[in-house]
Amino acid sequence: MGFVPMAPLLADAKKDSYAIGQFNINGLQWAKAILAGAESQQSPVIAAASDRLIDYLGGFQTVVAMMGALTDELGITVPVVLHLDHGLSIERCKKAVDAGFSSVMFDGSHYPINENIDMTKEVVAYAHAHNVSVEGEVGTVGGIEDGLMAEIKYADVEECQRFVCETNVDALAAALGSVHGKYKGEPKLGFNEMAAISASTNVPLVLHGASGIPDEQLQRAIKLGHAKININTECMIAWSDACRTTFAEQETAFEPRLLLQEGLAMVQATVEKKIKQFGAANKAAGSASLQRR
Ligand SMILES: O=C(O)C[C@@H](O)[C@H](O)C(=O)COP(=O)(O)O
Ligand SMILES: [Zn+2]
Repeated sequence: MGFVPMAPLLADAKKDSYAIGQFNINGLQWAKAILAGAESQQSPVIAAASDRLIDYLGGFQTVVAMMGALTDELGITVPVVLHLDHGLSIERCKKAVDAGFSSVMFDGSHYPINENIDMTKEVVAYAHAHNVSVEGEVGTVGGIEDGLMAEIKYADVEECQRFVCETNVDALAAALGSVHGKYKGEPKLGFNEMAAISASTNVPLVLHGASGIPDEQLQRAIKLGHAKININTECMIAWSDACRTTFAEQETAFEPRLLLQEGLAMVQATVEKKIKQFGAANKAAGSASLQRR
């Protein structure tokens, strides 16, 4: 079974005020847990490989082959988007498109806005020619990425409007106070800026760094146009907590399947919980007929 482009799914979600979860792939068994969780909730799902982990996961083609085979072997019926998360360069986004990803994020947020626009435009032209969706980012999400501390730089409303208009992206990650990884204090999202950006750009918004954000803030963000919400840290914490317990309780065990199964069950449980929280449960039916790549 093929993957579906992200854009039509996000348009449905924005129109009906729910959000589709993006869950990051951390290996084959992890991918199984994501797909099983989405299927059990009958929800569309965005399975994402973060560019910083592509080599660790075996390369672009391995990720495509693994995810394609899993969706077939597991009999997955819900729409699956295979998404490159935080694409590091134009060339790597093109490699992902050529390998068979159905959506890519070009993360140009660390460049001056004009360079971000020019580079994102090039990715959009290439991706759209292959029926692949594109997410872009303005402003920087805080937190640790591969050991580098990224400071929070709020997205500017006018820059976002220019960015969407000139790049023709399908989705916009406008950094408004969220942080990758664990929050040190109470998250404070910029809801006034969010409302202005949503109204002026009129594209589905993407919330990065969503792990640990209180439900009330997530629901406000969905109402203000967030149709894609990224979760990785909450799955990793649930997995690692369960694995630590297993390792402590099964001191003589040495088989990976036994030692990791509780952790993987917690990944699936977290995926299912977030899907319900985002309002995406049972939303697959209407979109299953979407054209697959
Ligand atoms: O870990 C990665 O490389 C991917 C994440 O940055 C993902 O895009 C994301 O935003 C997850 O946020 P978190 O779960 O709040 O850390
Ligand atoms: Zn992110």
